[in-house]
Amino acid sequence: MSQETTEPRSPAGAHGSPAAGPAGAREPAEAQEIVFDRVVKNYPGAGAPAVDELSLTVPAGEICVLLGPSGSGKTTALMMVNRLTEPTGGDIRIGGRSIRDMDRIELRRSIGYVIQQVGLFPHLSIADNVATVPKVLGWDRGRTKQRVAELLDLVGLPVAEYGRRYPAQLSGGQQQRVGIARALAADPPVMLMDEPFGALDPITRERVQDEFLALHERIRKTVIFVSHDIDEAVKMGTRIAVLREGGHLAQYDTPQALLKEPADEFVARFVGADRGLKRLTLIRLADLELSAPGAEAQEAEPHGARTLPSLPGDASLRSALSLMIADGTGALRVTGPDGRVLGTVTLDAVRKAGAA
Ligand SMILES: Nc1ncnc2c1ncn2[C@@H]1O[C@H](COP(=O)(O)OP(=O)(O)OP(=O)(O)O)[C@@H](O)[C@H]1O
Repeated sequence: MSQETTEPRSPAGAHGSPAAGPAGAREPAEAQEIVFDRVVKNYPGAGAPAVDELSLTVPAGEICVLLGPSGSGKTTALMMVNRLTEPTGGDIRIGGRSIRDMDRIELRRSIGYVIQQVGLFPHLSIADNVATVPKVLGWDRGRTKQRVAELLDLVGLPVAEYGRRYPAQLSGGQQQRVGIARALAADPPVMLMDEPFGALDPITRERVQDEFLALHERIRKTVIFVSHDIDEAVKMGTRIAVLREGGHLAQYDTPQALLKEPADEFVARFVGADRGLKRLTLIRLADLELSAPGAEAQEAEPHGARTLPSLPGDASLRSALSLMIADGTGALRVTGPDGRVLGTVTLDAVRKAGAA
């Protein structure tokens, strides 16, 4: 491996994040489009490029997941956006401006950066960790305090309860949420996340993923998210860029399109033989046309001896299929938020929706 020194993968806090205007948190920064334009990275001494002619556009406010096997150039592609490593060819533009024309410090202040090894400062309280960037930016105490409280609230760790604790006094998932709060401190329009939830146990991971998606609904940053896990990519991404060895883009599509029509054998193998099932996770029961309560149940349960199982409308078709198999029924009832039965769904309807 070559000896090029890339800067350490320090979290956003160490470099700072952005330039919220004088109004600070009250006027969230607009998300910005990110364009990779035939981007190349050759590490000195390496036989082949780590990233080769990568071109893709991440629309403002979307979450693009870079997905691929180990060594396919995901982290390299990500670190070129905030110039932790410099591209050898091509260009990256954020909001229409080439990153080459931006001062590196200014650039990093406009980008939140979250990594797997959260990188909280162990000797600083949670509040002080989140305040790192505002302090670097010279915000006054009142504004910093208000922003820290706002952000810790946003990630579900109220400052009154958690602000004075130290990182070691938080669970892994809570620490990761602090890492996200810190990356958001100065309201950057762009977030880079490198396997941010990779170190969490599966249950915590799922919860933090859900929390981040809910947060993203509110803050609408443009996010580039590195993962090697197809399930995570399908869940988190509005678009997925599948990279193969050598940093070649194999496919760039929505999760639905990727699962329905993998571009080639490599992508098909990578997304897995159960891609049909994975697609079912993307469709909610409420998205289907439901039969009137009772009508299909009759057909599915000729003896009418049992009540059909039920699921809420926001459950996925995969959960529905799983429940029908476990329960041995050919249909289930779909309930609304108030628990009222909205209608029924049959196995056949699930099958048809999955094949559509
Ligand atoms: N600083 C470096 N110097 C030389 N080669 C490097 C350097 N960093 C990465 N590489 C090489 O570039 C290629 C892409 O590495 P990169 O870390 O971007 O891949 P990745 O897809 O993120 O992998 P992983 O999923 O294992 O983190 C690999 O072959 C790697 O060995």
